Amino acid sequence: MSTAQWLQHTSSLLECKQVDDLIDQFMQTLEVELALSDSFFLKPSADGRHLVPSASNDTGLLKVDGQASWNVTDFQHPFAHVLQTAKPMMLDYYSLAYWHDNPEFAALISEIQSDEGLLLYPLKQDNHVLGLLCFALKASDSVLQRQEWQQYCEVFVRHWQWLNKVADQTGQACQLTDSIAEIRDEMTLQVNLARLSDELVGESSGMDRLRRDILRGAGTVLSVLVQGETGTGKELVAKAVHDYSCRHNAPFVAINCAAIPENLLESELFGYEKGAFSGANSNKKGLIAQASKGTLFLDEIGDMPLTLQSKLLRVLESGHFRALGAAAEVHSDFRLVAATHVNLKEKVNSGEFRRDLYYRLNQFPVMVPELKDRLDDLPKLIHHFIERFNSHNQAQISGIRSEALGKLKAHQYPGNVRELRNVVEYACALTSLNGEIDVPALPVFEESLSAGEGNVQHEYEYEDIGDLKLAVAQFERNVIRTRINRFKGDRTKAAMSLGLPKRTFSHKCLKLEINE
Ligand SMILES: Nc1ncnc2c1ncn2[C@@H]1O[C@H](COP(=O)(O)OP(=O)(O)OP(=O)(O)O)[C@@H](O)[C@H]1O
Repeated sequence: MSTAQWLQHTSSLLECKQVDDLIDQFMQTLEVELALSDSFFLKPSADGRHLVPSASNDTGLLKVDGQASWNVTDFQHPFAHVLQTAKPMMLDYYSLAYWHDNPEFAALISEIQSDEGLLLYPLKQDNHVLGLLCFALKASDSVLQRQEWQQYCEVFVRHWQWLNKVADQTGQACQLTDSIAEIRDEMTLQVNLARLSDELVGESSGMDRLRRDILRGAGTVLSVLVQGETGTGKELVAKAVHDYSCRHNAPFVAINCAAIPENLLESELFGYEKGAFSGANSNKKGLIAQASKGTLFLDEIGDMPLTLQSKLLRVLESGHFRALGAAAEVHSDFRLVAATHVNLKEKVNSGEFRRDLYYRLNQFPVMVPELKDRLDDLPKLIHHFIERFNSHNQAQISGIRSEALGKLKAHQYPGNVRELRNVVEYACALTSLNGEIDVPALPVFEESLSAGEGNVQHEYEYEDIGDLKLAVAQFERNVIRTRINRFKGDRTKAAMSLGLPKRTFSHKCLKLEINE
């Protein structure tokens, strides 16, 4: 081989950037230049206990099984001997017969003919064997004895070592980047969990799980179905899913499907064009369009009429919809969060809710625990509602006495956190503005009342009232809430039962900030 050729082969080796490419290049050059019948390369396994072929090849003369591995301490095959002695071994056809007892080796050389032999050549650096070359060749002379090929092998070994080192360092750098990303993600999670616990109060494991679910759900593009009993905080959860998602700068548009008559619900959701029906005096953008780039929250989805369910499903599948009376379809890119206090699965089984819509909504389910299952959260929640009362009413109620707390802990809260909020607000209204909530300020719980129904009776010490206006407002609020709960949210019936016109009733609700 001329010097020019040698340089050419060497520089081709040095151009290789990957270990596998380097081995291919090296072996191909040797095969061609040394007129070998076949060849393969054995390298140590990661634990150093085996030699493994760098690639499988059963179409050549040597039947190289890519899955085979040769134990370096098993002296039933010649590779272990070469490794041990660090010296080349030339095996002609007849000496190969000696190794036939090893079935894997026998299979490897099964097609070698009587005029062929095998050369096993250790690749060394500082007397340390790094791999083995295995050549099938015709002539029995030691082709690699020639100096330029030995130098070529040395270049290969150095470059191979160098590429392995670079690969290790790159692997370590990747691991480091991964660990940094993990630490950063964990820190973001902890910060968000802490922020969220200011809004969704409670230290129980149930609340911790809920907050983690919210953050996980917020990070996906999936529809979220929030399920839980009345007053557990489903709307807060839905808002948090929006606030912690990448859509948080776009609108959060909410509607309660139970509070609106069917035809109105459709026009609210889809919008309408002027003249679509009598009374449609101008175009109105629907909530689906308003929620584009943001989140649409459908509360009490279980109350959505079947006809509207199919229309909603279509929008969810395609993102397209048509406003009432419109000729053309429009597109809205919104994320859906739905909530329900009824068992939607049962509604599906009884044919009241579309199964396909249920599965479409339930892509990311979130269950909100009942308050009775996490009564440990009571002190934090009570403190939270006292703080809220203080800031709304310029009061400085300092807390709750332990006997009063004990009483609150003994209740079961069928109306969940909303009921607790009402109880605390009621007690605050009956406590002097810089006092401490005590037993007389608490309502008398009527455990026999049904879920969510007026959990208060009005037996309190009138002498304790510190602010008459506040106490009267609180009394009115409690009466109205109790009545709305009794009629399961039907405000018309609630208004009638209190002898009030619906309009006056609605006005009072607005004034007293009653939104159940
Ligand atoms: N974990 C909580 N921390 C602080 N406030 C809460 C929590 N859970 C609920 N609340 C408060 O309780 C009240 C009821 O919550 P929300 O309206 O979200 O309940 P809901 O499950 O949607 O009720 P419904 O089923 O009647 O629609 C709200 O004032 C809300 O702020």
